[in-house]
Amino acid sequence: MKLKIKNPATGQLVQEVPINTEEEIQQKLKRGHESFNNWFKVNAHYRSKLLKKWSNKVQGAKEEIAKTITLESGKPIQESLNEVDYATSYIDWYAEEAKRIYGRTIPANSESKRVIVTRQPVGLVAAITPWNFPAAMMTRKAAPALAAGCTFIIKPAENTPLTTIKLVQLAHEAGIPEDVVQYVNGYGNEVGKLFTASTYVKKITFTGSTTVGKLLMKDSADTVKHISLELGGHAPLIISEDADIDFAVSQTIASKFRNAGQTCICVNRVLVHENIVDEFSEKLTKEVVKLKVGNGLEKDINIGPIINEKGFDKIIYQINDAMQKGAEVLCGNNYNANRDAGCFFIHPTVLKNVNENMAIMQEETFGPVIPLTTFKEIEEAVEIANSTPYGLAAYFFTNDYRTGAYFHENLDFGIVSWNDGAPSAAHTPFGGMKESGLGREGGIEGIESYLETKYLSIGGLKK
Ligand SMILES: NC(=O)c1ccc[n+]([C@@H]2O[C@H](COP(=O)([O-])OP(=O)(O)OC[C@H]3O[C@@H](n4cnc5c(N)ncnc54)[C@H](O)[C@@H]3O)[C@@H](O)[C@H]2O)c1
Ligand SMILES: O=C[C@H](O)CS(=O)(=O)O
Repeated sequence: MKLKIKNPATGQLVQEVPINTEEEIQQKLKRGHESFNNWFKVNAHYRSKLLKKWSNKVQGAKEEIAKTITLESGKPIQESLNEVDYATSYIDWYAEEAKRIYGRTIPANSESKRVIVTRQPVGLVAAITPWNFPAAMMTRKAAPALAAGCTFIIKPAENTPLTTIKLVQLAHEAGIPEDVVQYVNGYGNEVGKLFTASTYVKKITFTGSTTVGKLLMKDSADTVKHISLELGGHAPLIISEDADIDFAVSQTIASKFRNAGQTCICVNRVLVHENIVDEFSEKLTKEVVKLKVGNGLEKDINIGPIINEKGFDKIIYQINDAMQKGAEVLCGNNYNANRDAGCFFIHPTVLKNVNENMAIMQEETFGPVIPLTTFKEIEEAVEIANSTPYGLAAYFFTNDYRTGAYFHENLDFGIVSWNDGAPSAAHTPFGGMKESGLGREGGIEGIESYLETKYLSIGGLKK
């Protein structure tokens, strides 16, 4: 059996990839477990050096990797080039953090005792990643795992395995042992069961939909595995009456239309103060219609294809549902669908007069659609923003520090972005609250979940 990797912009076959058998996967899990005993004894400074070599190898293949990302995911080539840099920024960050895994001593309650706290890697980590950032979602997990001294095995998304395969190959070329970082290919529900059932696997790290995250969390309970979940989002963006409207327009577009709106932290709901909604929607629409839709391999394309038919149908449903319930289309709502070839393009769409009864305000869109709704008081805006099960990213635009402080303290989201449409970076603790996930990736927090804490109590010392 093989996976057929197709270009979502053209439907053309890019490459076929063998699906691993259960026996092959079990063998890899065993090897990943057994190699842990040697890898975690490698000193942190040497692990750091190997990670830096890996980063340099990836940067050396930047153009090739970026083209692979675009061919299998559809995202515009410039975004793919940016993703390679984003991916290596995690390797670079954790190459340094490898050398800063500190323990501590604790004053004992007796002269004859000493207490020492140490940290050690959890063991073999199994990762499952999504299609939309095939490079960065892999390194955001592999880099801290390897830096901590864990061994690592990953199953990439069925439609975008090629980038991960290349990154693992480059890790081996950099000198990271083959059994220390491995990949398998297959269908999520099948491989996921093998990962969660295996006693070799000490931690599951998953990035993807909330639905799948809940399944993995349940199945990991049987062997009490460590688990990190980076799940779905439904980001609100609040524009206060005092906001710089032109700046807010530019930042809304920067967040919303990245990867054709197919990122977990894309703005999904825009809440505009009622006194400025007409000016904001007019200026926003004027800029949105300038965005070019097409094959991401072509230069100057801003919006690539929707990844698959399921994603396309969900977006179109949300637009139609909103229109039937009274939304006004300011631009877009036209699309090209070739169901036989599996190619789907949606032109960037702006909807006005949106209300809470519409599906687009309740469910993650994962597409190039901006629904505009209004508010009068900031308390009302926060109530709307917090009203879904998601808590990943929230954005707000204001130049009033009291309003900003209120939003920061009252928005229930792991990432709260003030006058900034692009908050993601390797040095930040990325992650969600509520049903958007567990744990953080990036920053000093991102390596914690790959470490156990142990303390040594020494007694019987001479007084
Ligand atoms: N929070 C984040 O950092 C983040 C980042 C990217 C994407 N996402 C979320 O991911 C979703 C889109 O990505 P997607 O379509 O690839 O998500 P998905 O959950 O459908 O698939 C993600 C991965 O899970 C695997 N999978 C599918 N069913 C599985 C199962 N039953 N058991 C185990 N694994 C299974 C898939 O093969 C794939 O590798 C969106 O909801 C988006 O918000 C979140
Ligand atoms: O889609 C989810 C990614 O985590 C978004 S980002 O690249 O980290 O901003």
